Amino acid sequence: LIHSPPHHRNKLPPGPTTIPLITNLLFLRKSFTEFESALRSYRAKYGPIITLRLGFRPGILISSPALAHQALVQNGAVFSDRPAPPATLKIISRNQHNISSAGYGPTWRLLRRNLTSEILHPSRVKSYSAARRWVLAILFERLAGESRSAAEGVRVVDHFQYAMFCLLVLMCFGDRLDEKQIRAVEKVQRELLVSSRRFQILNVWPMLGKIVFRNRWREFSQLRKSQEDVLVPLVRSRVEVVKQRKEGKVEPDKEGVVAYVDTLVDLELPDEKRKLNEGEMVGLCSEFLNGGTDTTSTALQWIMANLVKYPHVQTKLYEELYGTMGPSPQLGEEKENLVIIKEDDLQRMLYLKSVVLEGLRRHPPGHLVLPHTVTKDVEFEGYLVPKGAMINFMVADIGWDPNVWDEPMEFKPERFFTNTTDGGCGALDLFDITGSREIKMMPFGAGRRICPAAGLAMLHLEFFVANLVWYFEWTAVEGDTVDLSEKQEFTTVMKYPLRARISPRGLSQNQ
Ligand code: HEM
Repeated sequence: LIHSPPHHRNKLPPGPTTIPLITNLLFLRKSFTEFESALRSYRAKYGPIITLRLGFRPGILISSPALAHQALVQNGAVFSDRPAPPATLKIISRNQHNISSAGYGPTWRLLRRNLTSEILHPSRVKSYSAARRWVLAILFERLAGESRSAAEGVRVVDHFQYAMFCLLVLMCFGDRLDEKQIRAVEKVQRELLVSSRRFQILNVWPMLGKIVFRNRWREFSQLRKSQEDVLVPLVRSRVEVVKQRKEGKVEPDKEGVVAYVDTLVDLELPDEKRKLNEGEMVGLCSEFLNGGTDTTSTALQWIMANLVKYPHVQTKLYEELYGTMGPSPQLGEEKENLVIIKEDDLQRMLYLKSVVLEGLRRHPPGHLVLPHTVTKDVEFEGYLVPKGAMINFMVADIGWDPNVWDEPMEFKPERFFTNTTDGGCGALDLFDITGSREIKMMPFGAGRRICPAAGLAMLHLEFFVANLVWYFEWTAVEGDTVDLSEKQEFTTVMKYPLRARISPRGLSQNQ
């Protein structure tokens, strides 16, 4: 690794004095926004790599794009491990048998490779296009319905969340599910997500907490049981489909898509030489659903909020959509026949891409990545980074670095174009969202633990933004300026959720 001046050797990076456990409890009482502003003040005082002692393991925080690249990409093999999970995560992940919490080793590699090659491969992603159309039609129906009755504009966030959830449920359990079944899955998954902050206290001192917080532990166990009650039957029905497929008993027209569960049935864990059990499959499905729902719907809400706040950006985007696709169609009734902007069309829309990238840079759904650790004690930037330390990266601040970006807090999609002289849509700078050559922003992380679904998430964002703007004009409610303040939930969301007027464009053109 990077060599250091000798006087720093074996010293942790600098940072504030803290009292383990006490500081931990104090931080638990603070909001994430307060916590984040404390981190910024430490960075101003101690530099781009700091130590924060919370609990018994040192926490190391990196906040410069160059150091993030050095750690995650140049030294990726060392920095890609995960720390031992806290008590509740150990249970949720079924003892680290999911992708995000598995240590850097054969089980992680198998599960991650299965997801990327079996579900996220472009040809497979294409096979979910009917599901995307169906979900878009549901979203349109809900938005149009509410916009007729809501005088104060449509509160979009719940509709976005539901749409993303539907899409991932269909990819996970197959496209033969109806809305009632999807609702049931959503209810139990959301309960788990929403209460995750309440359960954090169970991780501070697990042994003692088992007694002191026994009611909360009971609540946690009940929630996990309800999750299995809802998901296990869905898993079982897919196991049956796989069996029948192998026996050649599924008729071609009943075949449907290959679902995530199907790909898990025959996997064999390399270390344990056994197949996944039902609980582990439920854990993997839960990771798939929760990993992709709030992240994508949060990003979509931020992007649409900026399009409402800055109508000139929306107009320019609409011009691109109009130029590529023609006039907006009238909103029809039938879900199956809805005319939509499809995946292939999106490839030609460069301004759209820059709007989505700018949304992710300015408002990354996660302001930190999942905790990393190193596979062994290493020396980094002259400091000791010990095995087991909790390492994280200040994602939002990295994307707002004034040394990398001009006016970083402004929403300017044009910044991604090389020929900005005419302010037009020239060649999109070959922007590398994976940061493999250089990190300029990292909404999906970087290196070996980068979000495996970054490509799918970009497709979903481009698909929904394009169709939402092609079909509807989005405007602010009179007297409302669209407040872009942040609030921490599972992701960093809008403190004042977007309310917008949504008027079908096709209607006015055809009248
Ligand atoms: C805009 C949408 C999304 C954003 C911003 C996002 C962001 C992230 C980030 C920051 C990480 C952590 C990287 C690290 O630890 O260094 C991550 C990991 C992960 N994401 Fe996403 N994600 C998105 C969508 C999705 C979707 C749609 C799925 C699944 C279908 C997904 C599945 C995962 C998984 C399984 C991991 C763990 C990877 C590993 O540990 O190897 N994400 N994502």
